[in-house]
Amino acid sequence: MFLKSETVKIESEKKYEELLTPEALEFLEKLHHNFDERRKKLLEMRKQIQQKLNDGKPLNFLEETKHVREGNWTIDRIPKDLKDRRVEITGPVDRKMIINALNSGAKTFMADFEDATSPTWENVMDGQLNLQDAIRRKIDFKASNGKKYALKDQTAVLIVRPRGWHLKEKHIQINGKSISASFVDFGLYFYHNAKELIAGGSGPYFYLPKLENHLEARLWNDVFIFSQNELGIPQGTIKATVLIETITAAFEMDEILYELREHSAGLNCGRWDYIFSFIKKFQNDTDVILPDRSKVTMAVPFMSSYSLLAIKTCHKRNAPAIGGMAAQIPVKNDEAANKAAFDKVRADKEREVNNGHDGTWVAHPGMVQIVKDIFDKGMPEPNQISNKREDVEVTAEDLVEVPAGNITEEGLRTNINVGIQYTAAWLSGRGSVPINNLMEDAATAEISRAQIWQWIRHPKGVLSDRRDVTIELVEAIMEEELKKIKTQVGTEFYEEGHYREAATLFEDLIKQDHFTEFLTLPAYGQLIKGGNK
Ligand SMILES: CC(=O)SCCNC(=O)CCNC(=O)[C@H](O)C(C)(C)COP(=O)(O)OP(=O)(O)OC[C@H]1O[C@@H](n2cnc3c(N)ncnc32)[C@H](O)[C@@H]1OP(=O)(O)O
Ligand SMILES: O=CC(=O)O
Ligand SMILES: [Mg+2]
Repeated sequence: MFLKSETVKIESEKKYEELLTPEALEFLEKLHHNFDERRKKLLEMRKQIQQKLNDGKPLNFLEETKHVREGNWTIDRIPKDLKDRRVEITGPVDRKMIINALNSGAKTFMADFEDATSPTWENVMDGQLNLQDAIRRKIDFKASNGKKYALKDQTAVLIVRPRGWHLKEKHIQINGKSISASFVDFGLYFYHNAKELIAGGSGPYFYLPKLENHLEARLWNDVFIFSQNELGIPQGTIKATVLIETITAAFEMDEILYELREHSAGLNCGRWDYIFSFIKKFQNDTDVILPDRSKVTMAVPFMSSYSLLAIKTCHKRNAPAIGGMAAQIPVKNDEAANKAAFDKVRADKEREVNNGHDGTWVAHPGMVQIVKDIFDKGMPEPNQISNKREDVEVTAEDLVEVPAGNITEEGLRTNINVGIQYTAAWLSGRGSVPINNLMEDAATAEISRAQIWQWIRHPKGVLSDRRDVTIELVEAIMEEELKKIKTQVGTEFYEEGHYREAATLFEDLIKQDHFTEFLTLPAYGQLIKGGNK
């Protein structure tokens, strides 16, 4: 680590000097000085809200913001290149994948520093350089097999998802303290690219992850106002889509849109983190338990209610309501499994378009065309914001309705297996991976972890064959699954692939009575400690 200025220290290499210029670092420092105290207070507030929920206080729509929900306002005009978002592809900020995603035929590409990226210093910094090159159309790539990659003439509109408010970036320290990862990802991208994006007819567009309430949206909005002033860019140029992916945020959708109304590009149903949040927030509630992860689909009442409410709320405010991620990806060398995966995606996306979503997410380029066809058929206009869905009535009770369904040994086993495999990949620097023909990322892995934690402690944590889910049972299955994984991946890869560390971390998280807020918090410590820069 070397000193960059009196207060800012960075750990860096020469190749990042063009990125971490004194001016860019000064901008990050300003974000830190102006907004970090508020960020920390909001994180503290999350803890207080969790405590209230643990004490049995029910969630409800806020009394103090009733005027916002009942007010007659809309968000500002959506820019031309964000009016039609029928298919959005997402992916990590890996160089080859950025090119593939931009070329995929999707309308937009969300380049992800959050759920799909393991935040090694190299992933984060190279990700920024890759995005800079992509915006300037200078990006190319040659794979080890000789295949060459370059941008097509027509590419997807770029949207960037910075890491959430809870994460820190330990490689940049201000006055000896790690800077917020959100400031780094947003700040470097905005500082280096905003003007270039505007000159190219687009703009600095963002997805905002894991917000828990409207005050967190207000903080982002203030960061945007400040940043636009700093660069001399017109206010309202930044556009941000907020992921509704926490149960608390579902009660504040109007308020979140309102806070960001000059900068809003709508909401998105981040279904996987939403399920995780549902388990986490109601961790102490003996009435709340979810069945096997595979049974918590968008068709179960609480998920369906949340997606319908997002559509109704957005459309009332002239905002797009984007659907969520179907985790299926194409299956190689198994025609029947491949067909089943496509059928699932088709059903999910047909439901979304018929309900009124204005677009949706896909995890893989192979899914772009089928989803585009579905939206082309169900949504002939660029969006369906004019479909106000005033018929939709969703109550607080609907949002927290506990779904029926069994917990099975297979479900428990899958959670253990996937949780360990994903954590091992994350500790090896890969934030999204295919496991059992599904896309797995930080959000899906969190569901696996949270379910096991809940099932062990919950009075209804009983398998369909009447066995209690206990720590002992989990340990026994974990041992079996680890053996299976070792056979699958081979001894050499197993030893190098961080599987042991992953299993230990996963087991610790499940055994601790205190529910660790995010798996990625302790995992980040290990990622950095493991020399994984
Ligand atoms: C809950 C949420 O937050 S969802 C949003 C966050 N999660 C994500 O964004 C996950 C995105 N998806 C992915 O990362 C990938 O699809 C994975 C890791 C699941 C699977 O990737 P792979 O194992 O490479 O799949 P596969 O071998 O079928 O890929 C075929 C090609 O498509 C490319 N590809 C696959 N997914 C993507 C993607 N999302 N973006 C761009 N390219 C992709 C691969 O790089 C590969 O390219 P190549 O043929 O030129 O080498
Ligand atoms: O970020 C998306 C999600 O589903 O989580
Ligand atoms: Mg998410």
